[in-house]
Amino acid sequence: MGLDKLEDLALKLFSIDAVKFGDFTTKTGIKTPAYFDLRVIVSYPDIMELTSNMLYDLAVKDSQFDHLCGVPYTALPIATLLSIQAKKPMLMRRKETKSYGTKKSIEGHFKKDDTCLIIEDVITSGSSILETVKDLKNEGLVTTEAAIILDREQGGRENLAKNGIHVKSLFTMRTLIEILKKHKKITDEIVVTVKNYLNETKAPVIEKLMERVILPYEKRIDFATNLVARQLFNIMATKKTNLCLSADLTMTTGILDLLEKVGEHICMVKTHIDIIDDFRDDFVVRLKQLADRFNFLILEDRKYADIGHTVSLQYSKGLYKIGEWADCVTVHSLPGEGILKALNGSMNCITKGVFLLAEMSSEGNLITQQYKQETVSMASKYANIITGFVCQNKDTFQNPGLIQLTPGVQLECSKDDFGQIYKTPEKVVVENGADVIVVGRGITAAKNPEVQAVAYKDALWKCYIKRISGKLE
Ligand SMILES: O=c1ccn([C@@H]2O[C@H](COP(=O)(O)O)[C@@H](O)[C@H]2O)c(=O)[nH]1
Repeated sequence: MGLDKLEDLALKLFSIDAVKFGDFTTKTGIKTPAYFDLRVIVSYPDIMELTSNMLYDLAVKDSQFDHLCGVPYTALPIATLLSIQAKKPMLMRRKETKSYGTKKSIEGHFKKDDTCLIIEDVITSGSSILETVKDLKNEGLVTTEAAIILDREQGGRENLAKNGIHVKSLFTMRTLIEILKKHKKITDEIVVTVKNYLNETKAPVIEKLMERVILPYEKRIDFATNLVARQLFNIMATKKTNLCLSADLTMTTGILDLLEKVGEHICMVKTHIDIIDDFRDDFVVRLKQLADRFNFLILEDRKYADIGHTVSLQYSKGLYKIGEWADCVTVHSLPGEGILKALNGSMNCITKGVFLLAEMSSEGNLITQQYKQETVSMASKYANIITGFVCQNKDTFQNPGLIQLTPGVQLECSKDDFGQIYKTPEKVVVENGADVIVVGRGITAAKNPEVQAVAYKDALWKCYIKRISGKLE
């Protein structure tokens, strides 16, 4: 490809502010002296055409593939232009699986083992491409190549290569700044700053900065697909509490009175609706009023574990009609993914969520390493309804958009008479990566539950601050 054309495109991208230099913070909280916003090119048809012509020459015209797929959303218009130019059919990946109709994550006609070329605007770690590749793979499609506009040179190319995907890019960050320097669009000082930045932010550093356990809750909102997860991150960040009260009391007045006292200190209440002796419909009305007043969510710890059809009935019908009032529910992965498929169909996926049990706090439970890993991978197909995992360890999952809900917590390490194992706030939050911490009898059985709730809230928040302050600048 002629350098003139590349230079022309670089200068045009610079002129429309698709490429900027200064002090920026990315949505993941990483500081950067260079910022690329290629979304703006949709306003410039000539630049869109130039970009797609150049990608066509670089990576499309001589490649063998059956389909093109743009990574949502910025790359979609470019992928469309390339599809027309190459006369190759396009596939579209839905970021969120539809809750109605066919529920496909990949739209378009294809056959098993068809090959697909990925189109993307910018790569940093390569994670967006990998998400798209995973969905394509789940549908039986094969991906080995990606054509991109800009490689930020921060580990994405290597990461994708490890996953069998060869990247062809129009620019790297270094080639782009060299062109802009040559044409006196940026100063030598900017060039040095960007090069130093690239040397300092090699892949492992970037990966570290995006690590779930050191990102603050507010920075994780943008990673979350499920709305309940987004709400929960937001509530925790604003109320400065990661305490979930497990209100395991058997009389409705006991639960409501307790929530009147501790509502302001919690981000979520966890219920076991089937242990309540005097359940009446107005209980859930009052529960929801308290949740609105104090801004906390409601998790019904139902631990569904039946076939999908039965679970969809248990969720929406019967005495408790859980789906009508609980923001989220707990679900076992034991019966297989039919349970998630059914809930995906019967839940309002826009406003509801699922915590999938990947580990338990009880002594002698039968969950194995393989069970845990398969649970996490099962969840990835239902990202729109998965709020997070009930688990005990930080390495159970990596995605910063999901929430680790950890029960089995008291101020001192101990056990109850039936195998419940309690760990301390320090252990579960700092060492084991808990995001939302479930405390039941530690509060409900205390002489003064309100005072004890504040003690837990303060201890847990202190541990969270300690954990994220290990963050690299
Ligand atoms: O692995 C698990 C999953 C769920 N739970 C539930 O959390 C609370 C814990 O109550 P404590 O009084 O703090 O022990 C309870 O409702 C369990 O059903 C769990 O403990 N472990």
